[in-house]
Amino acid sequence: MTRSAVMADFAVRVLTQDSELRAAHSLLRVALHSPPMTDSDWAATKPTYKPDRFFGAITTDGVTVGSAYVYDSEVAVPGGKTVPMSGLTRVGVRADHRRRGVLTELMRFQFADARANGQILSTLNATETGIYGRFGYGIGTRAREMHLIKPRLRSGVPQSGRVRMLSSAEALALTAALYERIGLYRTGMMTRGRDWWAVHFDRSMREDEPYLVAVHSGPDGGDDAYVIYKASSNEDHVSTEYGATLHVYDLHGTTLAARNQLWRFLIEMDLVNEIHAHDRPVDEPVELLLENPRACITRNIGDDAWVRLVDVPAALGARTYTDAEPVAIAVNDAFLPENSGTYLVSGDGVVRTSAPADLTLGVDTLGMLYFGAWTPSALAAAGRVRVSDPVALTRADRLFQTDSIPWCGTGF
Ligand SMILES: CC(=O)SCCNC(=O)CCNC(=O)[C@H](O)C(C)(C)COP(=O)(O)OP(=O)(O)OC[C@H]1O[C@@H](n2cnc3c(N)ncnc32)[C@H](O)[C@@H]1OP(=O)(O)O
Repeated sequence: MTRSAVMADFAVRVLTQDSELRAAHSLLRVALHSPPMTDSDWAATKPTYKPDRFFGAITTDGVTVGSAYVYDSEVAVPGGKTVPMSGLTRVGVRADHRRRGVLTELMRFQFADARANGQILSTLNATETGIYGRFGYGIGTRAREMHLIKPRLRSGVPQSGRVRMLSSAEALALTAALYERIGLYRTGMMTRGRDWWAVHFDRSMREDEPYLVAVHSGPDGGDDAYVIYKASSNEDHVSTEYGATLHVYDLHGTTLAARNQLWRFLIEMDLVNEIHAHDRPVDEPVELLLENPRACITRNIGDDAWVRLVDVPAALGARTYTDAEPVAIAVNDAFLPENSGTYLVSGDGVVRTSAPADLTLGVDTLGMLYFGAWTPSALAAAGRVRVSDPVALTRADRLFQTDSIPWCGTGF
């Protein structure tokens, strides 16, 4: 691929020099209103950048005005296949260079990079919901934030296996490998590279308040689930009872039964008033574990991964469809026009067609349909799908139906 895309007074390219990486990282921190970076911050951060994955917009005077980083990953699509995906993150444009097309060029560059790497999907977590639709992203998975307030475990919940807490050194050595071994057990989940773990786990493990990690091993003795959490003590004692809040950052397991054992571990912990979990599947049945199910409060169901089909025919062809009569779907993609066209989708797969379209939608809306988070009917009722044949809309609901609610569950 081209390693630079020249615009009026800046060019986007892969960052390679230490000084460039540092400048882009500093810019990002300021863009996100974090405190300025110190030398020790940079020393800790620099190794978390994988070579060639940090892109910058540099002016002709050599000033860094934009940044974007990508995680090379794989994502589970409906039907069970895993496909190459690019996870876009650390997007920032210097405040004095905004609304001049810097992000637009970073986007062009990262899509070209993804295509060159065979990454047929791109996903991201958005700081604001108004930014990414124009670049072809839609809300492709959703997540639930829940608070458990004084939860009590139901007596009939089965118990199996054993939970053990890891030391920090064990957690650093074992957790990433365990995530990999557990695998992508739900549509929308993604693999995590070394660079992801470096930023989102390893650094915190070396700081003053490291994560706590507990692992479940099944009846056969093999590790099959883990939870990463922290406890914050309640400083504001109104009562004489001590009670901490547990913050759950990551909880995965090969089976629901194994994951439930970790919920049991958390719920039964002494001196805990509340458990807050920030990014969980919307249908995770934690309430079923409780004698007082109303103690599990959904604080928010919000956007999890924003999804963009970078290569529409390849991405449509990678997932499966429920058996139904074909539907001709016209896709408009203004940003990557080679994707625009009409696709005949059926239980047998997807082909381009010259037949008239039954449904017409933007590629951002296709990103909302792709993992099954939303139905074509719901999107049509919201004005996101133009319907030429109402019967085809019902068929499309069936075609795109998935057997589980998608969830990414990896923040980045
Ligand atoms: C995946 C992640 O990393 S999320 C992190 C995103 N980063 C941030 O939120 C940090 C703070 N914000 C920023 O750094 C910048 O404002 C950015 C990155 C959001 C936008 O960068 P810019 O270079 O200003 O964007 P650019 O000039 O290419 O704008 C392209 C279009 O998007 C629109 N746009 C840009 N930002 C926003 C926004 N926050 N809300 C709504 N529309 C926006 C522009 O108006 C423009 O529209 P137009 O094509 O109709 O004229």
